[in-house]
This record gives sequence, C-alpha cells and structure tokens, in this order.
Amino acid sequence: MSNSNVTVCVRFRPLSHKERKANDKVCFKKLDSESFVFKDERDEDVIFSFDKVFYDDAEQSDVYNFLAVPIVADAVNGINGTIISYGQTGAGKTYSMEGPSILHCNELKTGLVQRVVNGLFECLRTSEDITTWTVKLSMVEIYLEKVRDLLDLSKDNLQIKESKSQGIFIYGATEISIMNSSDALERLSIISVYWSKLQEGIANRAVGETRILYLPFLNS
Ligand SMILES: Nc1ncnc2c1ncn2[C@@H]1O[C@H](COP(=O)(O)OP(=O)(O)OP(=O)(O)O)[C@@H](O)[C@H]1O
Repeated sequence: MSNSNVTVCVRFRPLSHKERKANDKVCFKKLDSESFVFKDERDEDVIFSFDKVFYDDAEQSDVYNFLAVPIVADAVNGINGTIISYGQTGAGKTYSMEGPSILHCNELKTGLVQRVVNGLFECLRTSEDITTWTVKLSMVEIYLEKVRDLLDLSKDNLQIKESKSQGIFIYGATEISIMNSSDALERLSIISVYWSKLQEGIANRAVGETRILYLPFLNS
C-alpha cells in the first residue's frame, strides 16, 4: 500500500442474472491484486493500478479488513477517517456499504456500515487506553442539492458551515450520542439503539439516485 493518507480501491461486482442472460461480457482482465487490464475504445490494453482491486469473488469481509479496519483503528486513536463509495448507478455502492439489505442480511454479506459500527464499539471495548468516550451518529443525504437530515425529516435544508474548532460541519444536524459504559449488557442495548437509528435513517432516504453520508464522530 502507498504511504498516502488516501487509499483507493476498485471493486468489480459479478454479472447480474440479466447481464448473463444477455450474454454480456466483462471488458477487463485480472493482472494481480492491485492491477487489471482494460480494453479501451480502440481495443488497446490499458493497465490500471490501485491500492487494491477486489474482483467479483471478493467477500464483504475482504473489503472491510483491507479498507475499513485501519480507519476504525485510527478513529479510536483520534484520527478522522472517511469511506466514500463512488461509481455509476448499479455499480454496487449500496451493496458494498450496506449488503443486499441492511435489515435482513446474513453475516457473510453484511456491508461496511454494520461492520464499521461493530468494529468501532469492539475497539472501544477492548482498548486499554480509553476509559471514557462518546460516539455520536448523524445521518444526512444530499438530495436535489439540499442537505436533508435523515434522523429528523423536518430539517430538510441544513447548512454546511466551517468553524475553527470543528472544521467543516453540518449546522443543526441531529446527533445521537452514546456514552461509554462498562456494563456489557448496557453496552449491547446502547449498540442496538445506535443500530435502530441507523436503520431509521436509511429507511428515510429519498427514492431514486442518492448520495448518503454516515457521520460517526468519536470523542475519546
Ligand atoms: N459484490 C457484489 N456481489 C453480489 N451482488 C452485487 C455485488 N455488488 C452489487 N451487487 C448487486 O448488483 C445490483 C446493483 O448494486 P447496487 O444497488 O449496490 O448499486 P449502486 O451502485 O448502489 O446503484 P445506485 O447508484 O443506482 O443506487 C444489486 O442487485 C446488488 O445486490
């Protein structure tokens, strides 16, 4: 992996049933775990290289382990992190982030969002250095050029601001706060509150093409 603060990966999804039926072909050839060959419009081979290429047999856990585990570990140590999924419609962004369904999903197919939430609380639980912490969740969506609060639909035009202490932030976005707890059972119920809020926010997404931001903040 490069020494850059930014890690860029590509993920190919398997052909869909419809694509297979239409006898669609893939236009790339695997080289290795970091590069593939793509045939351009003149039928010439072009090599593309990334920090990692996930081919269509990659598991959700492979993506989480490579991409997200370092970000979760950094977050617990006070370093900001972001995961962005980008691609044309139908490319597999939602699948990578949420799995086939955020509500009902087997462990193998669980997406990045659920894995990051679990990983974050697990890191906090096992950390020897962190005694007090607060995790805050906000969920917003940019839809028709407006920032909508997915945890309070009455806030449908939030403003993006910048301050010296916080940097860039979304003014007035709802924050669900979860404080540290040493009690294991209490912690489990805290995580389930967090989880139900995440599901509520996802259910509030506008229909159609959307861009969503999950904003878990961590103060420790
Ligand atoms: N890695 C994968 N393995 C199996 N199926 C996948 C994979 N990635 C995507 N799919 C399937 O491909 C289809 C399109 O994926 P998805 O809905 O995630 O695309 P998207 O990029 O979020 O599209 P949009 O921008 O239109 O919301 C879905 O049926 C999804 O289940």
